[in-house]
Amino acid sequence: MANDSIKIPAGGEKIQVNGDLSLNVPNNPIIPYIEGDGIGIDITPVMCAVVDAAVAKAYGGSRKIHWMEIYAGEKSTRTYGEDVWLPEETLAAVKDYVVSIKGPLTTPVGGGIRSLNVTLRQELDLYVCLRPVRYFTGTPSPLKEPQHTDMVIFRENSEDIYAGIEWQEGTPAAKKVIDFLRNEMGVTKIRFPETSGIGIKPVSREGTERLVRKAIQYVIDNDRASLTLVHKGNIMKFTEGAFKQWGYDLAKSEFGAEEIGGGPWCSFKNPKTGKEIVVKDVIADAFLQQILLRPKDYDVIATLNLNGDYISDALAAQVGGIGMAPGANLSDTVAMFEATHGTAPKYAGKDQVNPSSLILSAEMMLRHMGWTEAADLIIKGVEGAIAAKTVTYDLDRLMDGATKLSCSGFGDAVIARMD
Ligand SMILES: NC(=O)C1=CN([C@@H]2O[C@H](COP(=O)(O)OP(=O)(O)OC[C@H]3O[C@@H](n4cnc5c(N)ncnc54)[C@H](OP(=O)(O)O)[C@@H]3O)[C@@H](O)[C@H]2O)C=CC1
Ligand SMILES: O=C(O)CCC(=O)C(=O)O
Ligand SMILES: [Mg+2]
Repeated sequence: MANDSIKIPAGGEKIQVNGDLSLNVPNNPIIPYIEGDGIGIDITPVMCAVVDAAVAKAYGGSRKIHWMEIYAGEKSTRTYGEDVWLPEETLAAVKDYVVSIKGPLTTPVGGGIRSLNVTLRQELDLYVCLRPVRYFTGTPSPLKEPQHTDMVIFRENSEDIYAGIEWQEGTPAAKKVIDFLRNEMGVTKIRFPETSGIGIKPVSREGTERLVRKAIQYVIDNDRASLTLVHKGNIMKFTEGAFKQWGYDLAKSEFGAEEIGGGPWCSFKNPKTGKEIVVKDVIADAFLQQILLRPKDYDVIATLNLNGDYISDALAAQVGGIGMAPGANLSDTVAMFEATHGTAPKYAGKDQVNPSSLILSAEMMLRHMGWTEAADLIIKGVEGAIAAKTVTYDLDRLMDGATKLSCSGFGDAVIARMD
């Protein structure tokens, strides 16, 4: 099939990136979207309807998004041909149109294709995975005081064991790597060399610095109190341990941070407010218990790719679950918004799941575009629907006296509560 399945909507214009990396957003931007596999078919149309309603209400017709469908995953194979999971023109559109949003995409476990989500992030060098975690009043939570969970995760999105550099057990390639490690590198610790698969964990100074730089800038711009570097550097010294050290070094060299006491924690004054910003670190396993027991101590988090994956679902659970967890993948120019959760295949097509994570990802997108009035209306709508106890199954099953809505019904409730 021809490589031209994308239909450019008439009447829309591209968002452009200015020389200083700010955005030039027309009143009629074209926004590419990937519907997504599994529950993508349920949540994506609801997200578009909520965004359209918020934009119409905020700007009375003077601004309007022109949605442009682009393809990846199973829908791409149906559109472009059997083996085409991520067409070139999809990658080109995400890059050219600067701001986009996607539903979840399926990745088989074990064999099969590599993650399309990870491929998109790597191909476009979307090196920040930004996942804010906040509490909406009335949401059921396993915590006594869920309102104290208010963190923003900066997850490194391009390297780590997540880069997918690995060799399957029993293959000549795995044998070659194991032989190299044993014979040329003097490695004696591979317990079962004949039957091991091998994975490689690259973590670079550059990759760490650009992530931590963005995280600290976020702390400054958003008047937050601290940045915590989360790592397992006691065990993986030259990858996760280096991440911690490079993070502290950057805070000192670029933001003027100075050690508190004998270090390693350090602090500096926010140049915009004069308030003190603390840069600290915590080992990842301890962090996972601290966020449950002392969530108030943590604010903005910078961490490696795999830790960030685990932490974002764990933190989401504290504020209602991954049905409520939004996110963005960012480079210095391109932004692709997506929910934290996956395709939840058992619910696909049932109009049942919570669309909030994708709706709140769109809210982040509108704020990124500078359309704050529309973004505020989405927050108002979600807050209103939850406060009225009109929720989807995931929240309903943990709440007393709630009204259970379908996925699309919840979208309607959010729109109704924008008034
Ligand atoms: N960025 C992406 O596109 C991502 C893709 N994936 C992919 O998704 C597929 C499925 O992964 P899986 O591990 O099952 O994880 P999922 O996140 O898809 O689902 C796990 C569980 O989370 C709950 N859940 C997820 N989304 C929602 C929602 N919108 N509303 C309410 N509850 C929700 C459901 O819980 P319950 O059963 O309790 O109702 C669901 O069974 C895999 O192929 C995986 O690789 C995974 C993560 C991210
Ligand atoms: O790509 C995938 O299938 C999973 C990705 C994921 O879990 C995430 O990015 O949070
Ligand atoms: Mg995940």
